[in-house]
Amino acid sequence: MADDKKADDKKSEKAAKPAAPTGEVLDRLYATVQSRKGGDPEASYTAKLFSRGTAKIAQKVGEEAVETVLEAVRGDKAAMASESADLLYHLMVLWADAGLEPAEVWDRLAQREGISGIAEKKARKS
Ligand SMILES: N=c1c2ncn([C@@H]3O[C@H](COP(=O)(O)OP(=O)(O)OP(=O)(O)O)[C@@H](O)[C@H]3O)c2ncn1[C@@H]1O[C@H](COP(=O)(O)O)[C@@H](O)[C@H]1O
Repeated sequence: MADDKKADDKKSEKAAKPAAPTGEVLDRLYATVQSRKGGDPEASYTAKLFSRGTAKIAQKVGEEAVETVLEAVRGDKAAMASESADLLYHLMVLWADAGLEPAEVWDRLAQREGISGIAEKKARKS
């Protein structure tokens, strides 16, 4: 029974995948990450990360960020894409661990659309 459910979950994760991935992949990834909470650390890397706690998850985000910027400086675009994916995945785990929904971050980004970063910084100073 439990195995049937797992197989169904895997099928629906795959079925939702569009031909050409877009940013929506992040929402699906977050849902998958959430579903691993309280899961078996032997069967799921995400469940293992949750079981290791906030400090370990935060450390992984830091490591993946450093690996991403190192590839950027080296100029290896393919490696940078892989490291960026690792970074976004671990960031999603950090958000889920903190109870932060991606929609809150998408909202912040949407609010900033059309506002120059330079103008915003000047407004902060005055
Ligand atoms: N996107 C990812 C993803 N990106 C990277 N990783 C894993 O992140 C790990 C990073 O490896 P590292 O060597 O840096 O880390 P480590 O050796 O495990 O950790 P430490 O040595 O630092 O303790 C690898 O095991 C990668 O497989 C990911 N694991 C899972 N996902 C997604 O999460 C879903 C659920 O995965 P599970 O939770 O494993 O079922 C998957 O279907 C994917 O969509």
